[in-house]
Amino acid sequence: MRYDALLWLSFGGPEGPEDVLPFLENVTRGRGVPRERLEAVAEHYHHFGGVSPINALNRAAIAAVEARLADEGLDLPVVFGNRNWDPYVEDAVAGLAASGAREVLVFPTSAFGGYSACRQYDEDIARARAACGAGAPRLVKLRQFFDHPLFVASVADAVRAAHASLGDAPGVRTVFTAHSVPEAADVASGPPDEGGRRYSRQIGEAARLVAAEIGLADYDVVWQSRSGPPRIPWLEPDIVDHIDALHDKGVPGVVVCPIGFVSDHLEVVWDLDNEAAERAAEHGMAFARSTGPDTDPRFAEMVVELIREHTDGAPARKLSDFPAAGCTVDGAPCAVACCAPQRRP
Ligand SMILES: CC1=C(CCC(=O)O)c2cc3nc(cc4[nH]c(cc5[nH]c(cc1n2)c(C)c5CCC(=O)O)c(CCC(=O)O)c4C)C(CCC(=O)O)=C3C
Ligand SMILES: [Fe+2]
Repeated sequence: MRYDALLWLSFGGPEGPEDVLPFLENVTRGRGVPRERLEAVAEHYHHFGGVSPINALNRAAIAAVEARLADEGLDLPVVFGNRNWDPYVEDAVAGLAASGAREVLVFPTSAFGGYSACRQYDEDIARARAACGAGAPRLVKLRQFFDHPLFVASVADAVRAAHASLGDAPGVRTVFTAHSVPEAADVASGPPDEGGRRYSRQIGEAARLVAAEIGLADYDVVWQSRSGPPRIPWLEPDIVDHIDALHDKGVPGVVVCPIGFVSDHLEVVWDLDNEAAERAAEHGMAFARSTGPDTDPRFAEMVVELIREHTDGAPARKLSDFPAAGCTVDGAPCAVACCAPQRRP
């Protein structure tokens, strides 16, 4: 099949202090996030001058993919579009239509299934096509890549490097983290006949694959950045509470790997490098955080491999038994009621 472009579909982030509140309003519209939480999160952004690292990281990752595409002689322009901030996905799709693109591949910057990690990007695709109207290109989303060998290898090397930065000290625990989601959203993730919890099970599987690659006997999987009201259960334990628990057990230090994200965006640099690191320091524990895979050349290599599954019928390289999901056309869900959105309070 011949494709006209790649749409790089991401979350988006503010680029200055005046962007912070409108950005947060975009993210949380209709989602029942308490006002106090929004104000607290706004402060996190203001610590960094109101600029999230996420857009610059995406631009750098796009440049790496463009270079790789050129090296391999693949003529596929890359266009950047976000859910929550400029450049918006609606504008990106309108621009593609205006330039005559008919068939477009979409790379979502999330490796996992689940509503927030997969299906919400489908909704973005459908919304952008609807806004574009009759001339909208066909949008084919690339599959989930949490078990791709290049993703696993690059995360594993980043975890090794973090341990090395602590002198490979004995007893330092490896702790994988991902964005917490409401319990109900996790239960509803995956197709109904799979038994639920596809999101947390895929996070667990990715952590297992990375640990196996490094030869780690012990590790934990925990959660971060929860935002709902306290009465609604979310995936636990939280990374900061977990550091307390490890300290109580006499663990001398932690390497934290944010396996649920591809880049070192604000929830990584604030919630981990600040809050989690501070808690570890209070306990006198060593702390290091592994860097995200998107700055590793193997990430661009992986994206091009995912593209080649479509352009050349290349085999899908994957290390887990999960079906290769996430690849759908024009924002369709992977299956009927897959990762169904939950009603919000
Ligand atoms: C699973 C998941 C991913 C991973 C998949 C993926 O990467 O897409 C992710 C990524 C991200 N989440 C991000 C930021 C935010 N997420 C929020 C809120 C929420 N996230 C949720 C889940 C996830 N989020 C959920 C269930 C909520 C509750 C409200 C809702 O159901 O929608 C809020 C609201 C305020 C608050 O934190 O309460 C913010 C600001 C940023 C950008 C950071 C930057 O600016 O650098 C990124 C990459
Ligand atoms: Fe989020």
